[in-house]
Amino acid sequence: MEIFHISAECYPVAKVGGLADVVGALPKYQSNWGHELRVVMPCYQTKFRSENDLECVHWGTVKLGGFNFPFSVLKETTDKLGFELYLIEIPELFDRKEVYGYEDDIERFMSFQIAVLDWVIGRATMPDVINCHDHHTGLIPFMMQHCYKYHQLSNTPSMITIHNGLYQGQFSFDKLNYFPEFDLTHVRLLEWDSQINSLAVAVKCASAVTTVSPSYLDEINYSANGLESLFNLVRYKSRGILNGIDTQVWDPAQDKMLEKNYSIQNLEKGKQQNKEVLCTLFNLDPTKPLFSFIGRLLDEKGGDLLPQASALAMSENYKEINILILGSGSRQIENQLNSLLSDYKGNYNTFIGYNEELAHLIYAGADFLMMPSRVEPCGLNQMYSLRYGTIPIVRRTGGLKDTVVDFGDDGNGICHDQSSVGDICYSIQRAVSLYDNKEHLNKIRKIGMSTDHSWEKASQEYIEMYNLILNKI
Ligand SMILES: Nc1ncnc2c1ncn2[C@@H]1O[C@H](COP(=O)(O)OP(=O)(O)O[C@H]2O[C@H](CO)[C@@H](O)[C@H](O)[C@H]2O)[C@@H](O)[C@H]1O
Repeated sequence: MEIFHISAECYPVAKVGGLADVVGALPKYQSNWGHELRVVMPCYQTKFRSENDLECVHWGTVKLGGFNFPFSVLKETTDKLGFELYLIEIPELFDRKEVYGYEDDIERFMSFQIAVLDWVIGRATMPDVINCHDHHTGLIPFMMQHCYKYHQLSNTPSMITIHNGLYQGQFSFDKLNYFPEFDLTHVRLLEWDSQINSLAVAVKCASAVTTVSPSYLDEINYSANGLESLFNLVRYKSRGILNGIDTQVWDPAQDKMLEKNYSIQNLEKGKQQNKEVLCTLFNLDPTKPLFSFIGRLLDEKGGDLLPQASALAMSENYKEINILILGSGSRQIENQLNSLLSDYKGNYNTFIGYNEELAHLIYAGADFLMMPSRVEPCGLNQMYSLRYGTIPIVRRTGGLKDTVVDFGDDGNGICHDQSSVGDICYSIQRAVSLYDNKEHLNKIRKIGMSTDHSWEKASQEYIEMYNLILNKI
């Protein structure tokens, strides 16, 4: 089967968050099953772009309303990522450092989607399946079916995978002329709440909808930033498939970003050595339990609760715990977190920004990883921390509910029900007691380390879904 994944991010090419991890790993595992995998994404101004050999396989011009943007399709020549990688280069719109956050993001991603389809229809054969990811690629299923110039793709099945339904890519009908010509009787497919809503369009038009965990699929039926009723309507073609992790990239025994590699056999010593390096770097006390957070500092991740929860936990356990926060996002949360630095010197620190290497070192060196998310479609951090013997402390929601079970129920982590300062602090208290009982602590660490979260099984579930929409089942 020839499968195309269309995405705004893919690790190691360009990463903002978990979307990149999934699109960098899932196709690799799918190609192990004998399928032909292509990943298509925009060509940003990244280190990957400048350090790799790319060959131009196609060029053309995207017509977007009254604008014309020349584009080329660049193929990575070695296929070293385990799949064919194609970068859509539209210099005027994507030759920039950041992936998102520009005023013309609508024009950028609309042009990207048009360029992808312009190129695909010029190839000798059509793909068997097109798997779109999140709202940046959500207009593709509509354009394949209804834009005259893509008629060769009108019978090709498409699937939308929702990594985060909070972001929907809405824009005004003033930009309707950006679409290549289509039969206007279908215009209602574009509309949700009086706007063009890219995610809603994909959900309506794709042959199948997947979410990145089964629990998240249940949740979006009653909480999906305005799309609840739509998700109810399409339940018949939806499935929740729990993300896996790339066990080659995330392997404490081989991870080059660690100070000391380790496995389940020498986990205590291995973790301690990484912890010591981390504590030296951040002026923390390696003899005390280390609690961390890695991620975007936003309300959806419970980031707004971290300053108060950290302050309370630090004062309740004066000099008995360490907290280290790695992340960026809301300026207000960043400032609040930094304002605690002087009060808890020696036991508390932050790194405001994005740092892949540091994230790996934290997964290895921390004792507990906090994820007080209000919304978590799947969450990868808890699976990385389990693999590195770090105990996740999670709020029971979405994929966190599907992957972490409280140690009180013979599970692999610590769970709480509310995204609240009280629940976080209570969990920290339980973790401190657990830390004092090394035998119990190591038992739980080992449960986490021996669980298989690889993409092996989930990549098959995606193939099953493709077969379903190809009517092969
Ligand atoms: N400051 C920083 N420095 C270094 N690394 C950082 C970092 N901030 C985040 N990361 C890394 O980014 C990734 C975050 O992945 P998540 O899945 O937890 O969340 P995200 O919300 O981005 O993804 C969305 O998509 C994924 C994939 O489907 C879902 O799991 C998730 O629930 C959904 O919200 C991890 O690899 C983490 O280590």
